[in-house]
Amino acid sequence: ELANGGHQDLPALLSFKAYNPNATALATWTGPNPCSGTWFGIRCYRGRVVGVFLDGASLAGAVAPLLGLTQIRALAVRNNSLTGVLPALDNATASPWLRHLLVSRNQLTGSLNISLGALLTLRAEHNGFRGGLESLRAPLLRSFNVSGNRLAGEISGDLSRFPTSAFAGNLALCGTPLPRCARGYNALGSDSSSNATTTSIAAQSPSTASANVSGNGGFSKISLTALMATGIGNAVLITVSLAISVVMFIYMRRKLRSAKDASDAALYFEEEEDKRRNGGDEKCQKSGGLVCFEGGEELRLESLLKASAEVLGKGVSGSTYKAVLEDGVVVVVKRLSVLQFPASRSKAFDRHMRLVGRLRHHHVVSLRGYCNSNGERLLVYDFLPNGSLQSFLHANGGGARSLDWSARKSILLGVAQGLNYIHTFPARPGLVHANVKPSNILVDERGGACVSECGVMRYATNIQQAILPTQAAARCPPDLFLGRAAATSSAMPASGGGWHGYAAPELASGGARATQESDVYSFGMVLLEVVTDHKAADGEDGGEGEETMGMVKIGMLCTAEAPEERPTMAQVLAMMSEFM
Ligand SMILES: Nc1ncnc2c1ncn2[C@@H]1O[C@H](COP(=O)(O)OP(=O)(O)OP(=O)(O)O)[C@@H](O)[C@H]1O
Repeated sequence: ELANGGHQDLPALLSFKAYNPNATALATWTGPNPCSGTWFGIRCYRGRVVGVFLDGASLAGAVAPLLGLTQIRALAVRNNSLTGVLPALDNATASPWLRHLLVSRNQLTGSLNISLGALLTLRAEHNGFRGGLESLRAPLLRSFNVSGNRLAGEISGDLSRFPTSAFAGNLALCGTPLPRCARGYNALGSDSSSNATTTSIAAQSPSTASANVSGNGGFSKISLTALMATGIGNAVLITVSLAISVVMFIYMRRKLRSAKDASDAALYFEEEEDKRRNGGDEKCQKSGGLVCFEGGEELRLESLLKASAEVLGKGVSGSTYKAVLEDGVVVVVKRLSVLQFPASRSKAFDRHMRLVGRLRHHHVVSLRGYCNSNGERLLVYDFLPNGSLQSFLHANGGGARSLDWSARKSILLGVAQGLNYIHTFPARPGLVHANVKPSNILVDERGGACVSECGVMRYATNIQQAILPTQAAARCPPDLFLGRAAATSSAMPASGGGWHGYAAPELASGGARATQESDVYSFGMVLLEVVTDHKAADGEDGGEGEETMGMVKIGMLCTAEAPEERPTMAQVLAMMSEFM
């Protein structure tokens, strides 16, 4: 697929990279071939770039170059700082195969001038898009959201089938499913037959009718009139009630259908990606029982089993090895414990892992593949050579590696971004990490944090085993915890150390499953530990005092006893950004 000595998609990708010369996420975008398998976030099919997945990668600049990729089918650049306009997209100017366009939570402006017959997903919420929706034509749209922009004007035609939430928070949008536009409302108000009906009900209501006729004194007439009036009134009332019920029924059905459409479309997007990554990729099918995900296409079960391995540790969920494959690639293989992950929940586990395998974020360790056969469950992750937060905080022999305040802040911010990405990933029900603790927070070569082992413990049979060892620690209120920070640090086991101390109190009573709220609690405990450990180890200078206090406050909120009182990770990020 090389034309004139260069890959056809290279210029577009390099123009995008030019906006972000120092972006960590694009550091792998080097060399002549974007389809070599080493370019982060790039998905190819038959030698051409068909997908770009760069959610939450701290990227700036314009999105236009990526939309110039002539074969692109899916572009996901949510949660970045992209600016400029979205170019006009139609079958002549953009890839006619573009089916999924996800640009939410950037700073894009201009109008939504899109006319694409194949588009199934358009997620453009929380940007600065202006103008109306009249130049948006995508008849096959199944997942759609433009909320939180500066759009105005009437929602019409096909778009009206999407729920209110798809349009909320705009400057001045109106029309179904939002309230009617002013012009339409007035017209209906003046001539409307429903208004006429209302008037006629009032005129013909039994009480009015009977009051009118009672002065005539004729009993039979009164009762006949009253009866007639009652009859007419009832008939009108019944008709109106029926009409209201029908309208309500149609409205509710449409609402439910739109909601279902939207979530189905999100799942469709995921399934399609999955197919492309697994079924669609011939190499992956030859992986010998290993289900592989983006970036793991070259993995083979056979070569994993032959690899030279080194034990990294053994936790409640299983044993972890560093494996060096024949071609020199280093991966981490987690062999799940049979006791914690019995074969009986195999299908649910499969479904879950396929979802987790789609997570691609700068602050989340990528799952490259997994195997689930004959009771053996292996998970293959990227290897991060810089160790875990656990090793920084509680290294063997007490020789904790030093982390200055800015490194600690950056780690906490990274973990918060990673968790927020996991919690907001389009899945039904929402994803939960379920085992947030320092040994599952790895540090990359640039000192950034990467959250590992997302969702694995959600499928463990006995999370109590992970929690119980020092349950008292989990129940410590944050202030007590603060006071004990230094002692706790040295008392913590050097490797792993289970989830005790980080698990939310509601999980201790048994029966409860980890939730996004319990993830927030665990994050809060990690945060308090990182902050107080710094104070205990290095003290602080004046400039840090305010930030430290800000962080401690966030930690307190996250570790609220009642799950419903804890903030969401998005709120945590917003609070952090106030002083960082
Ligand atoms: N992708 C990775 N790259 C580098 N080191 C890793 C990676 N994944 C895990 N580790 C390290 O390997 C060690 C063992 O990990 P493991 O997950 O088995 O232990 P744990 O987190 O204590 O236990 P568990 O998750 O089962 O409760 C930990 O120190 C962890 O930080």
